[in-house]
Amino acid sequence: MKIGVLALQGAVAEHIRSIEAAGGQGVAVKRIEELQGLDGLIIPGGESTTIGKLMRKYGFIDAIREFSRQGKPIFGTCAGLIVLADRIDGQEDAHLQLMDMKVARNAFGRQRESFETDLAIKGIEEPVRAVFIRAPLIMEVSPNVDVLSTYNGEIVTARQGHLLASSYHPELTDDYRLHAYFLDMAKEAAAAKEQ
Ligand SMILES: NC(=O)CC[C@H](N)C(=O)O
Repeated sequence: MKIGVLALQGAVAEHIRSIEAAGGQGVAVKRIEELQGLDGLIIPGGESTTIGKLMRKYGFIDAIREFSRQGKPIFGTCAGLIVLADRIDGQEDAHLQLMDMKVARNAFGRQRESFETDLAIKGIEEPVRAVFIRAPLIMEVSPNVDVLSTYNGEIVTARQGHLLASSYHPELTDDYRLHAYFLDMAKEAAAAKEQ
């Protein structure tokens, strides 16, 4: 499976490393033409306002919406989760608006700006190591969104069909199982296309 990592800003190399460790091929995506031939796309963490601006500037909003319409999996981590959301708390404009959920930015408070924890995730056997950095959380989801994990009662991992989102950075640890989970989503989507 060939997985692109949107390389406008943020943690790109780490995602490529994790995808390769999980048995896929990872490539950096800087131009919309590079979405061609991908089996899935990761939108990394960073700063969502900056990523959103650059996406608009380089035509990625329409291009990624089209990618999603084709049923190709997309995984947003941290700022990438914010970029996928339909609504952002306290902000007029959201970005891709692909996932039916409302998110809050920088939701874990100043004193807990960053922390690590082991998270139980639906569909993955043992808890997964997760790094939270000025992380967002998911405040509300529509019934078509599946909650895969919570932290202190707050939703931090969610899936809506071919779309996956995490509040935290799975790429900053040596635990590749969430990337392996995403690769499985890409394999399923590719197999469904062939039928
Ligand atoms: N680590 C991250 O991706 C932080 C996200 C950032 N706080 C934002 O709102 O965009």
